[in-house]
Amino acid sequence: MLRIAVPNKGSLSGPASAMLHEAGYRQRKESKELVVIDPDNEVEFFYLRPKDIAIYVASGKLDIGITGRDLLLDSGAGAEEILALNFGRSTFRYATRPGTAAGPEDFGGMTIATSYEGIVAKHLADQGIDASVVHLDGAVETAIQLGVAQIIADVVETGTSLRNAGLEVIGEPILKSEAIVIRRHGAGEESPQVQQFLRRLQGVLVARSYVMMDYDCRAEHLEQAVALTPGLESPTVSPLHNEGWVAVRAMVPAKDAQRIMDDLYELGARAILTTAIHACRL
Ligand SMILES: Nc1ncnc2c1ncn2[C@@H]1O[C@H](COP(=O)(O)OP(=O)(O)OP(=O)(O)O)[C@@H](O)[C@H]1O
Ligand SMILES: O=P(O)(O)OC[C@H]1O[C@H](OP(=O)(O)OP(=O)(O)O)[C@H](O)[C@@H]1O
Ligand SMILES: [Mg+2]
Repeated sequence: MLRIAVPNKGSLSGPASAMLHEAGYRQRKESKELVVIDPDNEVEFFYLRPKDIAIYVASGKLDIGITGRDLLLDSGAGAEEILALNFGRSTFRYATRPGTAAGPEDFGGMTIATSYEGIVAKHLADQGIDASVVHLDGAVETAIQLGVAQIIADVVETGTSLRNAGLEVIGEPILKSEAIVIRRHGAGEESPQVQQFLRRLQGVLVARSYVMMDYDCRAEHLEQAVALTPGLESPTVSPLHNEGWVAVRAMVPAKDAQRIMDDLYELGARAILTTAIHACRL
């Protein structure tokens, strides 16, 4: 049985379960369930605090886990990223009241409040900055108003929390994060079960970001049309009953689909359709 850690709360929890459900795995029906067995797929899911997942995976007690890249780095645990999942995106940044500091170079002697002590301590050490770090569990933005710190380092998604607290980001982003799949560091070649799990998630990623495009075009325009829709491997081209015409089928990035349809139409292609992909194995 493959043992997989899944976030039980917070920003990653819902999207992670939704992705696993889309990949055909059984997921918990209510948030109090801590373990779910999926006998058909021979997988056991453990719902754990996202911050703890890297520690469990590094210990080798669980095979793989879904967590945030920032949480993995902060933990310092012996685990490594094997697949990025394209949700839970955020940046990790310093912020302060206007006029306090222009960037990390001004932090000497100041106190920085954060829930991600591991990332901040390492970043300061790498830059040779002598500042103190105070650990807070959340609502870090308020630490400045209450005088516990002059600087904060926190997750920024929309920036609303910072704006509401009258703070502004300073310096370059410390890192960019998203949800990832992790495994124990140096675990060797992935088992066939892990490989199958990763293929399923990759299938969801592709199904979410591509559409299938079909169209008819004149044979003499085929090369130009195929340049617009190269597909992942190569498009399928079939003859039409109408001589001199072909039907083309290729996967295209969903975000580009409308522009590609316009360009194909300009080229003389007709009956241009897109359909959603529900599942896929590359
Ligand atoms: N708006 C956001 N707030 C916090 N974390 C976010 C946000 N968007 C994405 N994330 C990512 O979610 C992970 C943090 O999840 P975690 O559950 O620890 O905190 P949370 O979502 O703030 O939940 P809570 O504070 O309610 O426990 C990190 O990988 C972080 O980058
Ligand atoms: O840029 P934004 O879209 O505002 O998102 C980022 C904010 O969301 C999270 O806080 P959360 O609401 O989880 O509260 P917490 O600080 O108690 O964790 C995070 O710690 C930031 O404060
Ligand atoms: Mg939070």
